[in-house]
Amino acid sequence: MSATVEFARMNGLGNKILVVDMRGRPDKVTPAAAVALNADPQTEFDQIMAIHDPKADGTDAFIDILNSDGSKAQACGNGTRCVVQALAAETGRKAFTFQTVAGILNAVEHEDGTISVDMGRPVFDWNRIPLAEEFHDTSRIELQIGPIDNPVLHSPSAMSMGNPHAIFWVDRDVMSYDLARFGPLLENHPMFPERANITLAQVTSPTSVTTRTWERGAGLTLACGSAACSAAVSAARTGRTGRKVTINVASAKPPATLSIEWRERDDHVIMTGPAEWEWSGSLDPSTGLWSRDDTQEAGAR
Ligand SMILES: N[C@H](CCC[C@H](N)C(=O)O)C(=O)O
Repeated sequence: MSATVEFARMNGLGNKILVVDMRGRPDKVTPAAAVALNADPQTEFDQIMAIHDPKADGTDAFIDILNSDGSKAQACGNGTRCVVQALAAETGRKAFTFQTVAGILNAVEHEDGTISVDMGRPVFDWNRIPLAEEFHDTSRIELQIGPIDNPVLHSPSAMSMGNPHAIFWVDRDVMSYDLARFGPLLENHPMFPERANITLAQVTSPTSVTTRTWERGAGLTLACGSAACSAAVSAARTGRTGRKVTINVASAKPPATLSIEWRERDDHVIMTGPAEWEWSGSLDPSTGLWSRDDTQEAGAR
């Protein structure tokens, strides 16, 4: 077995993704390789999407998702669009079915190059998000940060989109909050036994919402697809918008949007947006040593 595999550096609205081709091999991208790749400015990433051979009938691939701290994620919306674009370019096919630890995902590339991913049904049960305390209504849980009588952030919606999310609704610009300071405290709050992705969301029109996310295991990112899905669901669930919204991902440069529909007929959340290839190379999935295809320059180590 060769020591190296092909990978592509891609992004989904600025969310930094490495798509790694692990097909035909029994091994996995190791947490040590993830940490080493993230430590290099040229390969630093938010998620690795490792494409493995399918494990279940009717699926095209099993996708293993790693955060930049080496931890596993169950879902990654922006990364899934990147995988679709990579496999569509390779095979000419337009529709794919993937398996992740969180279940089955269907995705399709449209004529205009945008990609829709069926992210499945949101989960609201407190013990399946999971939360540490029982809440009958997770659309607004008791949790706050800042002074007790004047909290900076409070009463988030909690849910799982395959991975755990907390959505804090705010009424001023999401960029005006010190998310780099509050993010880690909330990600690791005892309320979230498996930690959580933390999103600030502001309704900007009856059909649009702006979000900014601190990701579990990755920190401040330019965009987070599953958080955008969670914000859309939370907005509809709390009567702030209808079930179809545009999410402006505040940190994306240039500013960018995702279309999210929480479908009435089956409760599934459909996310539509772009993916972008940047460059390709090969890497050693056990150490993270890499080289770039076009120049064959060795990585920093
Ligand atoms: N960037 C991803 C989400 C990563 C989630 C991950 N940080 C976790 O759940 O641990 C997205 O586009 O959906």
